[in-house]
Amino acid sequence: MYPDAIASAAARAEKIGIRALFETDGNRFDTMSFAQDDLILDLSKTAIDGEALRALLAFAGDRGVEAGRDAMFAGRKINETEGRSVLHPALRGLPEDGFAADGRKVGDDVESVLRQMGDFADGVRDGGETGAMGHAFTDVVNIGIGGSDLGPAMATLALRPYHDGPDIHYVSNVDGAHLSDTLETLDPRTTLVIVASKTFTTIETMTNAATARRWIVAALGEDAVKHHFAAVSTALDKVAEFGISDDRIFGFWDWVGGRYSIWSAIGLPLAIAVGPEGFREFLAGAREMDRHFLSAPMADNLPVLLGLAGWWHRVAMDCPTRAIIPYDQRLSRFPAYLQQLDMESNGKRVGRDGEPVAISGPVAWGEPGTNGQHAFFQLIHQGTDIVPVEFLVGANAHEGEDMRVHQDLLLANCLAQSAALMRGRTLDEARRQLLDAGASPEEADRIAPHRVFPGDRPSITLLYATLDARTLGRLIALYEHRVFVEAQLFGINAFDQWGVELGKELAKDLVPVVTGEQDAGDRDGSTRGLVAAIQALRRK
Ligand SMILES: O=P(O)(O)OC[C@H]1O[C@](O)(CO)[C@@H](O)[C@@H]1O
Repeated sequence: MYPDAIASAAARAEKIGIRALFETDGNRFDTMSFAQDDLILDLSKTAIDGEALRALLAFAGDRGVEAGRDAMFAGRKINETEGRSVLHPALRGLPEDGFAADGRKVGDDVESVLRQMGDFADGVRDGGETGAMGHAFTDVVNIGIGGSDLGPAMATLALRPYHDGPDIHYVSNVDGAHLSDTLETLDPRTTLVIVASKTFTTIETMTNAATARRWIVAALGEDAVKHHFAAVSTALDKVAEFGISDDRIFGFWDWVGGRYSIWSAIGLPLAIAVGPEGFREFLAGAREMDRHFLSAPMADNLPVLLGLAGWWHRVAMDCPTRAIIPYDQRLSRFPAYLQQLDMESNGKRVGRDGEPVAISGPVAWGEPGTNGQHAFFQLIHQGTDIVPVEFLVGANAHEGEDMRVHQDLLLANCLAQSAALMRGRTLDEARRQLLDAGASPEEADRIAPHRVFPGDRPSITLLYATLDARTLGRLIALYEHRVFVEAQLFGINAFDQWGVELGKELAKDLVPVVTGEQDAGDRDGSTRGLVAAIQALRRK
C-alpha cells in the first residue's frame, strides 16, 4: 500500500516515540517547523523524523502530487466523474495568472463578478441600495447550506473585528426553527435576503427561500421581492424564475466546487460585512498561499507538508480521526467548515480508477480551545485511541492591552496542551508527585496509574501573527490544498460528492409518506415503524 521506507519509519516511530525525539534533539523545532512568511507550521511534535520526512516526500513524488497540482492549476478536468475543471484558485487569481477552463481565459469573468459584488456590497453598506420603502438595509440573511453557508458563515465570524457593514445572519437548516428564530428578530423593511445555491435546486435552501419570500411579500407586497432579494448561483435561469432582478444576480461557474466556493460570489455576505477591500485582502491572502503551493520546494511547501503529516497519521499511524482545535474563538466555526472541505472531499471508498481504496480520509472534528480542554481532552490525553490534534493560534489578539491577560492565558494553554500530549507523565513521575504532595506510599501506588499520561501523542501547531483577512485567506487555501495533496496520496478524486445523493433521493421519496399522502408500503421495517410512531405522536 505504501513504500517500505515509510513502513519502517512508522515502525521506528512506534518504538521510539515523540518524547524521545526531543530528548535526542532539543532543537527539533528548527528542522521540523516550516513557514510561509509569518505563518508557521510546526510538525516537531509528530513522530516524523528526518528519514520519515524524506520517505514521505519521495512518496508524494511517486503519487504525482506536483503533476496533479499543475494539472489543477492548468484547468485540466481533474474532476473526472463530473467532467469538470477545478479552478477555485482562479477566483483569487490576478489577470497575469492566466487561468483558463476549456481553453478559455476566465480572469475577465471573475473580475467582472467581483466588481459587481463590490458595487453591490458598497451600495448595501452605504445605503445606496435600499429596500422597497427606501430604507437602508440593517440586516442581511444568507440562505444557503453546505458550501453555500459554512465558508461565509465561518469567515464572517472570523473577521468580526473588521465587520463594519450591516449585521449578517446565516440560515441553513430546513428545520423551520432556524429561519423562524432568525426572522423573528428582523424588520422586513430593512432586511436583504441572499439566496445562495450553486444549483438553485437544493431543497433546504429552496424551502427556506420560499418561506422568506412569503415573509417579505406578506409585509411589503409582491413588488418588494426585487428590492429585498439577491441570489448567488451558477443556474441563472432558475434564479430568474424566482423573481430576482438581474442586477442582483451574481453568477459563478461549474469549475467551482461548492465547498471551494467561498472565494466566488458565495462570499457576497462576507464582502458586505467587511467591505469589498477587505474581501480583496482575503482573496490576496489565498493567492499568496496558491503561489507558495506552486513554487515552494516540496520540502518547504506547507500544503504538501500538512498533507503528508495528515496522511502519515491516517495511514501509517492508523488514526481514524483528527481534531482541529483553534485557540481562537473567532475560528469556532473553522472545524465545521473543515469537516465539509475534508470529509466531503476525501471520504470516498473508491479511487479515481473506480477500484476500492484501502483507507480514505479521516474524520475531522473539533471545537475551540480552551473549551475543548474541559470537554473531550480527557480522551485525547488518556483514551485508548490516538487523536492527532491540529492547534491553530494567533500570537496577537484584537482586544486591547487591558485584555492582554486573556491572550497570554490562551497561548499558554495551547502550548501546554501540545507539550502535555507530547511528553506525558510516567508512572514514576506520577508516583513521585503524589508522594511530594504528602500521599502515603500505598495511596501513591493506588492513585498513580490513573495519573499517568502516556505521552507520545502527536500534534501539529499552526501559528500566525493575527487573524486578519489575509491570514484567514492563507489558512483556508492551505487547508484546501492539503485536502488536495491527501487526495493525491489516497488516489481519490477530491472534487465530487456522490455520497450525499442517496439520502437526498430517499428524503424526496419519503415526503408523501411523512405527510400521510402515501403509506410506507414495502419500505424497511424500521422506517415503517418510525413512520407509524410519528403519525401516532403527531395526532396527540
Ligand atoms: O449550493 P448548493 O447547490 O445549494 O449545494 C449545497 C451543498 O450541497 C452539496 O451538494 C452536498 O449536499 C454540497 O456539496 C454543497 O455545498
